[in-house]
Amino acid sequence: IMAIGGFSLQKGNIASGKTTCLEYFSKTSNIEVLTEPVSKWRNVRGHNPLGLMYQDPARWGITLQTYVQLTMLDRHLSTISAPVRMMERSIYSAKYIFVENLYRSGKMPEVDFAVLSEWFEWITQNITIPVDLIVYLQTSPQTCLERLKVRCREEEKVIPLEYLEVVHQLYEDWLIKKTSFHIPAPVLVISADDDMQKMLHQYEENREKIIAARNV
Ligand SMILES: Nc1ncnc2c1ncn2[C@@H]1O[C@H](COP(=O)(O)OP(=O)(O)O)[C@@H](O)[C@H]1O
Ligand SMILES: Nc1ccn([C@H]2C[C@H](O)[C@@H](COP(=O)(O)O)O2)c(=O)n1
Repeated sequence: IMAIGGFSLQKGNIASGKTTCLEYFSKTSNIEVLTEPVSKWRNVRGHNPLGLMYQDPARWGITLQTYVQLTMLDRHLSTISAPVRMMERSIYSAKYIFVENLYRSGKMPEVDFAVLSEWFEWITQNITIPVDLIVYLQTSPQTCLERLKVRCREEEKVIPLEYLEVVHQLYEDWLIKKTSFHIPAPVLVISADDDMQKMLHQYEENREKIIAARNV
């Protein structure tokens, strides 16, 4: 998300409710919201790298993640149209969660991981990526699985609970235990297992903190 010249980023497991949260803020305040470019990941010049990655991660993981890195960088650098910006996920979570998971689980060859890491390090060392606050929607993997089923994206039908558990643990190690990677901004944690009505209440309670992200 960005607050009057700053940004805040929305983090959370697959189907944790990030898009729903951002839609709520975009309707209720003068905040620019950037959702993930998932439609591009599902269709680049007629190809579907997201679907290919779920079908054969060892072959297509590098393809999807290279494109994710490009599209996230494009989002980070796009011109700001409001005093506050909120953005779903980031170039950081792409690398620290999804690329890391592919590599650690033995589904990404070492050479693919090395090339992606070189790209990531070059980008983060040479380009300023503004971020003032990370909003972490903390859910149980079980909640994500239920919401994933409701959302029913064709490519994601193959995702088992175990995958969501691993992604959850990577987020927890990074943003809660703070034992894995560099954290680019302070972290605001919002428990997100609750029903919609309770979630809207929590968003309201945290609205000022998000909007004033520069002072966190
Ligand atoms: N608090 C909630 N309670 C129940 N369902 C929810 C809640 N928040 C989101 N959902 C539903 O769960 C699914 C995934 O939410 P979404 O916002 O797309 O997640 P994400 O962007 O994190 O992947 C959607 O069908 C959405 O309507
Ligand atoms: N670096 C990334 C980012 C996202 N994905 C996948 C995970 C989901 O299937 C989809 C985005 O879903 P959402 O944020 O809406 O839950 O894209 C990935 O594989 N790698």
